[in-house]
Amino acid sequence: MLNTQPPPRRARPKAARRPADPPGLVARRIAVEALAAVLQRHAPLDETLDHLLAAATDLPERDRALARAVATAACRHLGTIRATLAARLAKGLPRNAGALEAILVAGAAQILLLDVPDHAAVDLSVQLAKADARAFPYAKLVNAVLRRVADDPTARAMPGTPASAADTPRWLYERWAAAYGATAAQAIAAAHACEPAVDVTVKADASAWAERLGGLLLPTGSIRLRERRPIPELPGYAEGAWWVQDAAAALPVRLLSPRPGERIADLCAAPGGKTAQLAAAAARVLAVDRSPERLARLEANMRRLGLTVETLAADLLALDGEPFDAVLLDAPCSATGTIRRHPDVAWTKREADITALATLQAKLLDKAASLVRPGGRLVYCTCSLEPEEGERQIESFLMRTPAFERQAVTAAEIGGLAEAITLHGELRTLPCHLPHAEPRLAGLDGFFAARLRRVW
Ligand SMILES: C[S@@+](CC[C@H](N)C(=O)[O-])C[C@H]1O[C@@H](n2cnc3c(N)ncnc32)[C@H](O)[C@@H]1O
Repeated sequence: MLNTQPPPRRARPKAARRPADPPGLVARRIAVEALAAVLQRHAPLDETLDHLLAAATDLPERDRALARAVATAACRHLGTIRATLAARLAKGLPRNAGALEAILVAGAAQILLLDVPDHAAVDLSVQLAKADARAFPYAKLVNAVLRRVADDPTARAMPGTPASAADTPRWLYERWAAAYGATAAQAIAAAHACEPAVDVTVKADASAWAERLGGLLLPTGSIRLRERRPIPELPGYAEGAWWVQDAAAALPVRLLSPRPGERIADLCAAPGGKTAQLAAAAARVLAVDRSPERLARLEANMRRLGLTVETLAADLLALDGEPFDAVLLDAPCSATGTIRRHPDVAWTKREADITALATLQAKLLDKAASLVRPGGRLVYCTCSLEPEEGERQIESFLMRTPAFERQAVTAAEIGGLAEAITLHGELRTLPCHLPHAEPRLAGLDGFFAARLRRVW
């Protein structure tokens, strides 16, 4: 156990006077800044990293990858890393210590989870503490705590204990246990322990592309890539034959079953994974999104894929006009179903966010329903594991909107994944579904989708 009393304040941080940063420091600094944003401001990790890395124009690709790897591993195993550090901090973490927690967590993540030399992880963490005015008094503490982590074989036993709930905030874990049972909650937490392989959706010829990409053709029709190569280098990317999309995220459009020539509105469309599926099925698509920046990404994606859609930057709540044959509402949500791919979500979301999002989703759903023609279809979906954003949303919608009825999903439509169909015939995928002997190749994002029909 180490004492966390700050030593007396001394001179200004030394790092500011260095003529040049030592190798690897900038990558660690970016990882720590991104992690501090997650821990202190609940900022999304990927966006923060994108922003920081865009500013570091001359940073080599290897260091960019390292910054991402450190911050992501730290978020994925934050609960366990915090416990490991707490066991070595006699008085807990000092308050008002700037980026100290992020520095310690990033340092421990490097030692415990990544293939970097311990001395580099420790020394560079100490330098980052010295460069942070508030963490500066604790530089010696950083050195001592991280050395203890590095030298202690029991701390090193941490990785490889995937079935742990320790890396899930308690409130989330309890919610999943209440919704899906204790065994499923444990399996969901275990599925989050491993970074999953990338899935792609193809325009056509899934089995030929699976072979060309050396991927696994999933029963749902998506391809799971075995290789870890930069996406733009893979065959078919430049020619627009496929796009990256989690296998579960590809299911809502399969449920909508778009037909050639149908007028379909994709109401929360960007960055366009589902829009591309609709357009590839030759539907006439209106892609709506409130965010012009995200819609610009959607347009760029459609250009690469050679797909044509109409786009509209607008708040869906203000939308009006001729009703559509079919409507897809992929509503903004807490995204707790995507923790495998975005482990920061577990730490940036609060229970109050779920309540606020559920209120917004109900309004969006009412509006989406008003845009469906009689006899038309509506698919509502979210990438959340929280029933308020899924099952309960549809339950209350149907009670207040008798013009709609559920159209049950069948296992045959989703590659025989019968365990992903609820008693009401809705889709509910869990991260522990679709098991595979190799953990990287197992699992799905947690998605909810309901298919509704407007009866009159
Ligand atoms: C879950 S994401 C959509 C992902 C997208 N469907 C896909 O498959 O790539 C939700 C989107 O809803 C948009 N959004 C949120 N509120 C909205 C509103 N009131 N009107 C229109 N778009 C909205 C967000 O900008 C965000 O792009």
